[in-house]
Amino acid sequence: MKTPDIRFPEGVMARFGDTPDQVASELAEAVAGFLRNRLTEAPRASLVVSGGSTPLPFFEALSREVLDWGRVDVVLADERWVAEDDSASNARLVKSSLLKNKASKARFLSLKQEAETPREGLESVKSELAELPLPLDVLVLGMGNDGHTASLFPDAPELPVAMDPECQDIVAAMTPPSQPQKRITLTFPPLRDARFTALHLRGDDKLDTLRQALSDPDDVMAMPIRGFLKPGLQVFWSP
Ligand SMILES: O=C(O)[C@H](O)[C@@H](O)[C@H](O)[C@H](O)COP(=O)(O)O
Repeated sequence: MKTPDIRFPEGVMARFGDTPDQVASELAEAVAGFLRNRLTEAPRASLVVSGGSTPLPFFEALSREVLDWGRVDVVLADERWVAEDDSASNARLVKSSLLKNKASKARFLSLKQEAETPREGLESVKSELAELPLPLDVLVLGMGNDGHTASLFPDAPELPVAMDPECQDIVAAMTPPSQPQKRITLTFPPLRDARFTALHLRGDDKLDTLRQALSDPDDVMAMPIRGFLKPGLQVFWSP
């Protein structure tokens, strides 16, 4: 495959694969390797993943990796505020495609709570995440073509608070008009500080969006993904 024409900042590593399955397997191996290593140093490890359509083959491949999953906490980077039986639920996606096979032993910490809205549910989500050690260990982000990542949407009125590098809250309720559901998201600081961060993308449209993000890296509010395009990031892309 011809390597895509895109220039990343110093320290950002890119892996371009021929097929989604090849990239998904490479990402699963990299994530599993980091988790195994982390578990030699700490009693537990955290794995933060994103929803959407891109991660599916990655989740399937990761679910088959051999590691001490009983000591891994799986958390979503964001969630749509819908019941778990709703097809839009990221928890439903993760439970059906990742938390099975070897990974069935992992502990899942849910961002979706009983409250009617994410704002009303924030305190119970914070309680659910209270025992999650920071910094996060592994973070796998996706990206929308508006430059959002997790549920850090450019059109969300709450974005200035959630993207604030000094934000004191680990989670935020988001109400982006562009989205059919209210959202809850991890905020910028815990996502920024993850020990291992991968950006998992598929399709030429996502490369074009990334080029646009790279063209004006400081305007984070216009394209929140810009806050993550820094040394240490590993980009995994396939056509
Ligand atoms: O809940 C979500 O939808 C995700 O967390 C979101 O940030 C996703 O990663 C991007 O929207 C890309 O989604 P696709 O992989 O479907 O393009």
